[in-house]
Amino acid sequence: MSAGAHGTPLFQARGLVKRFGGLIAANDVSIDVAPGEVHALIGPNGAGKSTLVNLVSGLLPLDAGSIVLDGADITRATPHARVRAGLARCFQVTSIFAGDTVRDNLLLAVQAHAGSSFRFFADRARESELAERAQALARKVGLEDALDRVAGTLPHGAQRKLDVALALAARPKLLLLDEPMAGMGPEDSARMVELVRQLREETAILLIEHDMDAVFQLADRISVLVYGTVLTSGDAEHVKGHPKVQAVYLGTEDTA
Ligand SMILES: Nc1ncnc2c1ncn2[C@@H]1O[C@H](COP(=O)(O)OP(=O)(O)OP(=O)(O)O)[C@@H](O)[C@H]1O
Repeated sequence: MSAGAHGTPLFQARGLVKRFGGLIAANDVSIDVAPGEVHALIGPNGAGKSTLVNLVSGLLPLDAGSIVLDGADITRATPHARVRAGLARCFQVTSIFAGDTVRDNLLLAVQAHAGSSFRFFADRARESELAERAQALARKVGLEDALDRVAGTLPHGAQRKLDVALALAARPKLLLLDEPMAGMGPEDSARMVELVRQLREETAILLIEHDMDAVFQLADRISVLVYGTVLTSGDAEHVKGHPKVQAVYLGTEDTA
């Protein structure tokens, strides 16, 4: 599959540059995601993946470059404005209120994103609609049996799923998944792979992930970042077979 096989990009980052003093953490990085595509970003430690995630989600200001989502220029938009424009990010469970139940976490999230669409509903109708949305999100990520559990007492894998559900509450066009498998055992990882596979039906995904098996299973396209530069982009076969990738990255990983 060629890079252009997915048609017009939904998300387009062009020529992103970020310097920290004399260090260039993002050096003219261009990356796009087509509708329905899972585009994975991999690279060795210090390659600039976190920097890129922070540039895309608006937590770090750019030195140069542009970012367009679904035709809207969000280059200078605040993180909140980016979420409103359709870009949601998973924050590695830091967005979870650990002392609240799964249900209350989800209710808060759907409420926050309900916006003006509920203006004309009576209070009770609004409440039941929100409760239904919260329940639907729990179902989507496989947490329907945990709705009344206190979020902080859930196992790690379930907390990651809740984190994904909280991001989905924003009904994103592009979901930024920052190491969703981090700290997971093989069973939880396999479940997360399944979940991400289902999610692609409703949102495009930019996936940053260290777990190579997961990346190779999920990604339509993989971009390899090295020293703040995209070394190459292509499907799993292309990336696995690229001599420079093997030298700088895959050679140190178990890719069997
Ligand atoms: N706030 C900062 N100030 C100065 N240097 C930084 C800052 N953030 C990142 N860097 C540097 O920028 C480079 C890219 O770091 P970044 O964390 O983006 O890489 P990464 O690919 O996410 O690494 P890892 O896989 O280890 O998380 C590194 O050399 C890092 O030391």
